[in-house]
Amino acid sequence: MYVVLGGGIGGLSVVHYLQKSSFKNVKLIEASSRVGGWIKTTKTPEGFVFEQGPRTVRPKGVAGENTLALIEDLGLVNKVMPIQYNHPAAQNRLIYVNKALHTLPFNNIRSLLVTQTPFTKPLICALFQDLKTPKKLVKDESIYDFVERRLGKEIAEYAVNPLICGVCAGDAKEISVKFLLKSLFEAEQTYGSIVKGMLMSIFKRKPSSIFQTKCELFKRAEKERWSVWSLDGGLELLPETLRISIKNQQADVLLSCPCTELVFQNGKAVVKVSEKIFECDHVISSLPAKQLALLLTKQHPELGKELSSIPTVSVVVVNLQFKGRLLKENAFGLLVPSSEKLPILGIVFDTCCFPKGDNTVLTVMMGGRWFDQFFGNDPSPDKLLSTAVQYVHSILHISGDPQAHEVSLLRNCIPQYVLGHYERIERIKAYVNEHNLPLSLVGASYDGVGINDVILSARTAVKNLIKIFNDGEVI
Ligand SMILES: Cc1cc2nc3c(=O)[nH]c(=O)nc-3n(C[C@H](O)[C@H](O)[C@H](O)COP(=O)(O)OP(=O)(O)OC[C@H]3O[C@@H](n4cnc5c(N)ncnc54)[C@H](O)[C@@H]3O)c2cc1C
Ligand SMILES: C=CC1=C(C)c2cc3[nH]c(cc4nc(cc5[nH]c(cc1n2)c(C)c5CCC(=O)O)C(CCC(=O)O)=C4C)c(C)c3C=C
Repeated sequence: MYVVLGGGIGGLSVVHYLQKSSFKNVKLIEASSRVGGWIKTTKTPEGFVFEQGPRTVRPKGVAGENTLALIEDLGLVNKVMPIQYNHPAAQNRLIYVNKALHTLPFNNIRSLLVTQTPFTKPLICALFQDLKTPKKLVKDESIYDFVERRLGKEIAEYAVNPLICGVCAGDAKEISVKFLLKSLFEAEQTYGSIVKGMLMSIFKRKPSSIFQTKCELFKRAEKERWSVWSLDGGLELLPETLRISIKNQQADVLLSCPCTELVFQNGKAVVKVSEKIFECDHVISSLPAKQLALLLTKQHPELGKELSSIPTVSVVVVNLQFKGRLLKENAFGLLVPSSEKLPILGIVFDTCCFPKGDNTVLTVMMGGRWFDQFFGNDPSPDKLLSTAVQYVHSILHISGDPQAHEVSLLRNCIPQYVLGHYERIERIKAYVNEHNLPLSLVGASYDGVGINDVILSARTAVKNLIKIFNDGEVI
């Protein structure tokens, strides 16, 4: 028997891939009363979709193709809502600097040649700086330092700093370039410059599809030039459909059952869940690393210490619906560089991507790496709501109260891949191997925070299990 810990998208995908490769005796253990983890959608009584966690998925690369293949497997193709590259939401990235909104100049070649505020030089100057800057051999560096050194302070401050807020709600001065922008890091280490590395990559063979034949939906995404996609009714449809699918194939799904201890003995794993104890051949954990650490630290303190050292940050998500079409800018949303020292990280313009009649739906995201500084220990929902509404008024000039709102405090929701993350993950994997622990690690804490990364990590873990047990069908 296999036990999968955690019913977020990682754990659900593991069960799906186990079943696909003919492992049928699977138990999924989830602490809360629902599946989906951070993927959570609510609907207002008037039918407005409020995403409390992720809202879009990228169709790019091997990981993007893998997720689209899963969507096909689950029969969700008709629910996919793509946003194409030429849509304003894909073209326009706004940042809020010096009390004004600015469009980031990365959407066409012409924009490289002109000076656009808040930048004081055309972007092309940054590319020349990169070509002139000598290569520096480093093991790792913060994304901010790397970009400042090679492309200049303005790109680090106005492009990379907000980008990191919009992917991990973190501080670019702490996040590892080797992990989050691996291709740019390797471009310098191998070719001496980002520009040269990018040019070389045009001639390099792209990684081929992991499928024998390309998935149809991926082919459509390429042909129609999708930038991102979502699901009609909200992204929670994905974990919910997975839950139904795995249950139909006889997986034992235990909800409201937090695992409290994990012990390894005689090549087996003993999983404690409330009063019950399950012995199994292998455990696949999709829990956040800190949660897993709590379960095994008594027996494996060294592993527990490494796992609990992966930092996380908390994000406040405030969904708002206003009557009327109130947005002047047509864009995915706006991001706020941390140098602005505001409690908000950014605002997503939901109804710009997916219009909803004569209404405006926005999502304000706040806190992240700066949560404690701005909100302290236990902020009240009223304070969080009024802060969000205040910035919607001052930045977007939308006055009046929202007709509907939802405030969610997502504690420790996003892991931070800080300097040294790569080496820490290597140490964790080595420990598991050297001690022959029947344990696989899946989920956002390790090899990528995006939904695509998490689903691919699930598939990879199952593929590796097939190798270990020399059993099951190849997926
Ligand atoms: C605000 C926000 C916006 C995001 N936006 C995007 C986006 O636009 N696009 C994108 O691709 N990604 C986005 N992400 C990232 C993505 O949503 C997550 O990385 C992904 O959902 C993580 O999935 P997971 O299965 O690894 O973990 P989780 O979702 O954390 O699932 C882990 C599960 O384990 C359970 N659990 C914990 N402890 C125990 C225990 N002791 N016993 C049993 N169960 C336990 C939890 O209840 C949870 O259900 C966003 C994330 C956040 C927070
Ligand atoms: C423009 C506004 C955005 C805000 C505000 C924002 C907040 C936010 N995002 C995450 C986590 C992720 N976002 C991801 C993708 C993504 N985010 C935005 C914009 C905002 N995010 C866009 C346009 C996209 C699409 C991808 C892109 O074009 O860059 C992802 C997935 C990344 C991947 O590798 O696929 C994650 C993860 C958090 C935690 C957050 C909170 C402030």
